[in-house]
Amino acid sequence: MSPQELTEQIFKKKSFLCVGLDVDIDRIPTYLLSEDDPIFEFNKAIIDATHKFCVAYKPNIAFYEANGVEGWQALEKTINYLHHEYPEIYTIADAKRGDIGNTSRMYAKTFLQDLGFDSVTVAPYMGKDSVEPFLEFENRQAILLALTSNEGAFDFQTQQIDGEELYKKVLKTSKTWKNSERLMYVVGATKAEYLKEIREIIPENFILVPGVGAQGGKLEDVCKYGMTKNVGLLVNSSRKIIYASESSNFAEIAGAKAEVLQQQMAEELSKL
Ligand SMILES: O=C(O)c1cc(=O)[nH]c(=O)n1[C@@H]1O[C@H](COP(=O)(O)O)[C@@H](O)[C@H]1O
Repeated sequence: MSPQELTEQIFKKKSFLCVGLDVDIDRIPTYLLSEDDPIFEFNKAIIDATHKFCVAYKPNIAFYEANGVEGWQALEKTINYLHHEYPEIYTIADAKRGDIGNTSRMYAKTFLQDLGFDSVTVAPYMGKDSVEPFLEFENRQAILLALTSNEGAFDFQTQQIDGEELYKKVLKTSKTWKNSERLMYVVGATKAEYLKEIREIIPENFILVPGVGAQGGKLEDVCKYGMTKNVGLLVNSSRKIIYASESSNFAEIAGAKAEVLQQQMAEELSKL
């Protein structure tokens, strides 16, 4: 999907919500464990209940890999389900990959070609040749970690090098890479106030903002500092939506939680 098509979906659904599918087998309702594929059944129910209120889903690959072959199969079934039932939905493989070019090419093939995700999260640490293989696919994007939501972001990302913070160098340098128009960026909601300066460097690109909800980030602050006239934001929430209830009505409650966020987003969009 192109960023333009994603923007159209955002205005149509009055939502820039991304629901994170961080499915921990120990946290899903126990009655699902008797199903052949509990993780997929959980995802299917969550997707059916929340798709009206969001424009994107982000399975975090760690939660699938942790279940071996069965986890990987659940991931494949989930992305296929989204492609067939809700083709208008934007999909993000949250894999945080990046390696020497020859290896990155394999990661890019897996997520963007074989599984057919619209995008994949990528770490910038190994530089240009580790990221460019993810930018070779038309209508696919790489989402580069810029300033992450966790405490450890202050270890390196905000440290100054030659008078400039490392995350700003990442933003500026990445703009010089081949097919850089296919880049999106991650900025944590817990660091929303940084978005003001970040927008001066990347005025147009989409920014994926995780950390609203369980990590304490505020939607209003994210919009205040990060929203552009074309919105340019995807705000992710995972645990606060998918684990809002542990009983048999989990999907219904997840839908209600997603709707609350969607309503807040509709209000922010009405200010544009
Ligand atoms: O790339 C990410 O999505 C990501 C970057 C970041 O800086 N912080 C962050 O929390 N994430 C991911 O976003 C999701 C946040 O989940 P919740 O805190 O449950 O909403 C998890 O899948 C994290 O791995």
